[in-house]
Amino acid sequence: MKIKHYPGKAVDASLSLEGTSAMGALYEANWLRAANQTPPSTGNSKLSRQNSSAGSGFLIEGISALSKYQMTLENIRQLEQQSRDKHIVSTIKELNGYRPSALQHHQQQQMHNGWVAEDQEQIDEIEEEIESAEGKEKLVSLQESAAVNHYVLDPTERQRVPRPRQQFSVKPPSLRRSQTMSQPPSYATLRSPHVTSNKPQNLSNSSSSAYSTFSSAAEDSQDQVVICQQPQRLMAPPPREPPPEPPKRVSKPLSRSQTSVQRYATIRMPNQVNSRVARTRDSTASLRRHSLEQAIKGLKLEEEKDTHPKSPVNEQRQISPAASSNGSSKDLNGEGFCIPRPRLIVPVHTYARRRRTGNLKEQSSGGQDEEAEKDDDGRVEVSREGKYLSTLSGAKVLGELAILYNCQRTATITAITECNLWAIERQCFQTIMMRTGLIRQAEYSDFLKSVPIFKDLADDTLIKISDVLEETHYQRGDYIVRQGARGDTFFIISKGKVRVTIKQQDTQEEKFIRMLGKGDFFGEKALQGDDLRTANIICESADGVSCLVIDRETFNQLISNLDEIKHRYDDEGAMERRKINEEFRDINLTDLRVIATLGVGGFGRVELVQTNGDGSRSFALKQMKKSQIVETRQQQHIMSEKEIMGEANCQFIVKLFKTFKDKKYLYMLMESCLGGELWTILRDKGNFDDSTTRFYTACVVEAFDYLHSRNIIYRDLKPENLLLNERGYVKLVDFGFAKKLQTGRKTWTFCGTPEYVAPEVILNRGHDISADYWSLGVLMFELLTGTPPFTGSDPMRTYNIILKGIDAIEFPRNITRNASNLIKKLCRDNPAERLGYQRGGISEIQKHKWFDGFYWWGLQNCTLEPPIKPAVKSVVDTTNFDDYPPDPEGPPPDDVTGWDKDF
Ligand SMILES: Nc1ncnc2c1ncn2[C@@H]1O[C@H](COP(=O)(O)OP(=O)(O)OP(=O)(O)O)[C@@H](O)[C@H]1O
Ligand SMILES: Nc1nc2c(ncn2[C@@H]2O[C@@H]3COP(=O)(O)O[C@H]3[C@H]2O)c(=O)[nH]1
Ligand SMILES: Nc1nc2c(ncn2[C@@H]2O[C@@H]3COP(=O)(O)O[C@H]3[C@H]2O)c(=O)[nH]1
Repeated sequence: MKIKHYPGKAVDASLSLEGTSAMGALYEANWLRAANQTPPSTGNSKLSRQNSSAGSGFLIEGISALSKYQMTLENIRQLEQQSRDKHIVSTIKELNGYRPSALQHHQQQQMHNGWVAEDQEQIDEIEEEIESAEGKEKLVSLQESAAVNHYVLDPTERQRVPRPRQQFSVKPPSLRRSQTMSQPPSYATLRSPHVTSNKPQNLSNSSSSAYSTFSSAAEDSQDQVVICQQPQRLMAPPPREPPPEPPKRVSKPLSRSQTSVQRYATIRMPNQVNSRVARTRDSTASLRRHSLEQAIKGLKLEEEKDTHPKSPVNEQRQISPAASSNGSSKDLNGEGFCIPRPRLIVPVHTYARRRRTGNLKEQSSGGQDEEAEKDDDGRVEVSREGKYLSTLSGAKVLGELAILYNCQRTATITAITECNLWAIERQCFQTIMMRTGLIRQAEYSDFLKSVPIFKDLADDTLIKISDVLEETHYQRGDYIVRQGARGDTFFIISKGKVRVTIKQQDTQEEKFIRMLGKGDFFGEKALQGDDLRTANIICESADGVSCLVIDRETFNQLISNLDEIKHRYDDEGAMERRKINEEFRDINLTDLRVIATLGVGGFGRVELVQTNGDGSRSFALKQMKKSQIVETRQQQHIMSEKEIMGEANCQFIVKLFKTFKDKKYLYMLMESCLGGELWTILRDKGNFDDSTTRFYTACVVEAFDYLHSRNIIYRDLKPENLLLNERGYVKLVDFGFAKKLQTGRKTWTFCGTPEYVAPEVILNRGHDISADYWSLGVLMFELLTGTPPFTGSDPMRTYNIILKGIDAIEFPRNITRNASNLIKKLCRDNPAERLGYQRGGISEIQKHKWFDGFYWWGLQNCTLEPPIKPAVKSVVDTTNFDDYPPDPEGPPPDDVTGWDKDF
């Protein structure tokens, strides 16, 4: 531990290379050794070759190799946030040897507001764009530029950019007017990032531009001679290779005050105007770079060197008397030398100010001591690239970032008054961090093992969790979590009690839900859903509450799949749903008997089945060919369909009870709706009257209300996907394109049925739940007239008609004024103007004049009499369905690749 005295001059927050201190002497020795070392003949072959043929070439490569160790904290954070791929994040973290938790970021953000704010804005911007056209390209180019920068990148990254899927036919074309498709129109294709990313030439273009952008950045970093900011690197063994420059040129390193290798040498005198000194390189720079390169190569942790026996020669080489006298110095053997391990470990932020001043007196010159004492409040200014960030005074810690994250200094610190700083050397700091970290880890792991939800987790998982835990404390009455706020963290209570309350709709009152205590958790819902907290968590204990906090990334990787986490605080609906699914736990595929075919979907048939031994019920079994799902790249959609249908508990949505799989197929066991498709009835009747249409539209409004309140977009509304149950109530089926969105986010996948897609989908502008309101208007029109408003002879013509807008459509006379008014309000070109998407939400649709007098309550309770009662004689009556010939293609090939393991 050293105390340094900065009488109003620039303070580089790193250790200095002053020749006077023990450490400085060691660094000097290192330089000297680096300069005078004769290369062993069996050095690193690659480097020595480059070295001998072109010294500067070696240096450039050396520095560029260095750059991977010298990512700035901002780089790490940006990549972390921009990338939704955990693999990249963890690789970057591993690369830097440190795993900052999200919470730490939050805390740092709060600490260094000004500093992070700019980055955060940029990150937010990029995040928003990430799914957009440019966003995707930006992501790719970022990642590609990162690849040039020696970051380890996920090789699958490029594939993650969505590509257009194959069109798949649904039913015999003669029967269908509209088919579900997921292929963009060809002119939309030209504008679509999906397609761009699919084209090899475009990809290579973008990568080449990314490369050139990066190349210049890489050159920049070579210009930045950063060596003197990371002197700790010099603690490693000296180079085995010859230095690129003749040794005589650097017989002695310049002291810090002499050297011209200063990156941000802002010179400040107390109460004087700054004068900035230009960055220059001196002749020692290249040597230092070389030495640093060697040092990094040789960074075999000092433990290794500890085992080397002391030799008298080594003893002689030790330059610093101070270092040798403290008895903790390392040996300097032929392999290199090490810094002394500090014996005194004092956390930098816990000193008493008086004592510090006292210590300083012993070391600094007498004249300045008095001044130092006078100016009790030493102050430093933090700046970045010449921009003022903040002023620090009092017992503040600075310079920890570069040490923690193994990166370049992230800011320049300038003393603006006379300052006394206590410096702690990297290795010492890291030792402290490591020791406290290990103790902490053991404590946390023990605690986690005692928590019931974690009891079955493997030890290494518990250790991983312990590594990233942060402990936080709250006082009585504190809102630890506030309902409606954005949330990014998961909590486990380690001490005390909290109260859970939920604010009731339309009142300010908070309803008490439950108390949670030690070992309980909370905060999982925002992480599983759309970021928003669903309840308040208030500190209840008089002596406060302590929580262990886990960031989103760790939660997703290690915890989110625990059943207990998923369902501990289920709302009533979800609990009911789970109970229903529970009934089917013991049913196997072999227990099912096929009665008849109900329909044919894109991936196979839907069969009416019964379980052996129970003739009182029937089910619909959707059977999907795995090979075809893979061919059309619908894996993700199928998983999403399973998840959404399996959890939905709404009487206007077909229930999925259980899923099965074998080598060839995936299966979904659903409730059967024997009233047939609404499309079949419409085909037979031609069109519906106003009130019939109102009833079916209202059923869809209810289904959308359920889905949209959970931020789920449906995206495939059409009469074919509306099934009638035996009573005549309509249910939504086929959730192949349904998707859970994050609040305020859009999605860009081109999918739907041509006649029903909204303009923003065609134009690839990004869409959200408002696209469902567009399709609701189309459905109303089709039910009232028998034909959708936007109908062309082929999808391309249909899209053209859609883009001309609803006002270009002639409404037949049988559409009432109110109905046409509602259709027009739903089919607005601008998604934000659509009814249902505005402030009042979907209730605006329910309140529209066309629904005047409609008995919504009766619909919700299923007491309202449906307009058409289908004839269903028994649970196996399939007369309301068309006949389907056997599948001419025969069974598909096996697929045992395992992509469907979670199905
Ligand atoms: N639960 C059910 N009860 C009765 N019939 C059903 C049920 N589920 C599906 N069907 C019938 O099977 C047809 C195809 O089902 P579904 O639409 O789910 O398959 P898909 O492969 O997703 O079809 P698409 O290619 O149209 O998206 C439906 O249109 C309907 O006629
Ligand atoms: N980057 C940055 N660093 C700051 C800020 N305020 C204080 N610092 C400190 O400045 C130090 C400069 O060196 P480090 O990057 O090691 O660690 C940095 C922080 O400890 C700020 O707003 N931004
Ligand atoms: N919504 C809800 N949350 C609860 C309940 N009981 C405890 N909680 C917790 O309260 C937390 C509030 O924040 P989250 O929504 O992230 O996660 C929530 C749950 O972990 C409950 O009955 N309902």
